Amino acid sequence: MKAINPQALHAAQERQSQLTKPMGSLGRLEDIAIWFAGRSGNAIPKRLQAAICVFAADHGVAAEGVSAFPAEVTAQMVTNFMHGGAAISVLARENQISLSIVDVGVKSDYPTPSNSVHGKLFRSPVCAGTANLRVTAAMSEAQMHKAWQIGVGSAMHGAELGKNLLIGGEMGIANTTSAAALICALTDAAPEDIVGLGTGIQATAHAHKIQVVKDALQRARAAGAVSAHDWLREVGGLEIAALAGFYTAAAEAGIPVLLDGFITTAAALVAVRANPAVGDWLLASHASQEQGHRRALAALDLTPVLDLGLRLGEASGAALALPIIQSALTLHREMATFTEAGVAAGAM
Ligand SMILES: O=C(O)c1ccc[n+]([C@@H]2O[C@H](COP(=O)([O-])O)[C@@H](O)[C@H]2O)c1
Ligand SMILES: Cc1cc2nc[nH]c2cc1C
Repeated sequence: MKAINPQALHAAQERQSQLTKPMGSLGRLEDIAIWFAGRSGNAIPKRLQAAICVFAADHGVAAEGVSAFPAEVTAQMVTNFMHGGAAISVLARENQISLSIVDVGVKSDYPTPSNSVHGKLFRSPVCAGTANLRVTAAMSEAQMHKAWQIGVGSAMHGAELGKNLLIGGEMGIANTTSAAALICALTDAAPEDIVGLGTGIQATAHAHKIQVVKDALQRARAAGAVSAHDWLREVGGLEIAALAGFYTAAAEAGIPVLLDGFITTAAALVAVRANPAVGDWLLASHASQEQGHRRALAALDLTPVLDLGLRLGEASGAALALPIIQSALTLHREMATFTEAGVAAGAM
């Protein structure tokens, strides 16, 4: 794992104290610039060239009625991504971020799109969605490994293209059930505090979703789940395994990662529990409306940049935070120092 560069970090801190503003007046933006300096090994980090990979997959637990939408929507949204009509399609265009959609296990059939200008589709399903995690392991060890490696490959592809920020997103009906189960298992939180409304379920379905998560945790514990990998196999998802591999490979390549919402944070938790050094490479874009997201972020010691009441996924929150993060770096790079501008520095 690449280490943080303390010299670059300190030099960036020093530069922040010399720029023409009262120290601390740019708040979190100052911390973000210093954070990137430490990771890039450069006191004045370059402009960010970001890539988004949205991993899509289905979940057997959808059969339990834990989502407000039918499982077919996962495949339908993949088509929507390729036609440029999804929120992330719009935000990727707006902010000029490259967009890849990776099918790691979409169950329903969908047409292979003609050459899309909105994104690239990588069709590599491991299987037709996971099994119902309430009654059996979501994945086999081999399926989990395959999905993880697809994520690794996506991050390595980003590295080859010279990307210096990697953003993972997801699409998968019922994946907030899987993510909630993982967060409970890896933080010892109670399902009542973590299970949320996902796409917008009603109170009765919410009570049932809590019970589904409780049953899954009990089943997996009885099956001997201990490690982060065990939990991922038992109650995770194919897109969550791909995201965990994506984050781990990004960290290993020394490329910072910008998290999205609830599900991507659950995947990051798996990656960090499996290899704590991954945590140094993660930034949180936003606090999702999904109950339990703030707790999951706190377990990773992350503070979100935005708090807009989002609960969409698809990497939309990360795409929205990117211009602010980019501005933090541009300010750090382009502002004049007190000496350069002939402005009197205040007492420190
Ligand atoms: O990222 C989030 O914070 C988030 C919160 C709630 C829902 N989602 C999205 O909604 C889908 C999962 O919701 P559900 O109700 O089907 O479990 C999945 O496609 C996610 O991208 C995403
Ligand atoms: C329409 C729709 C779009 C989504 N994008 C991410 N998750 C989603 C879930 C639904 C239901």
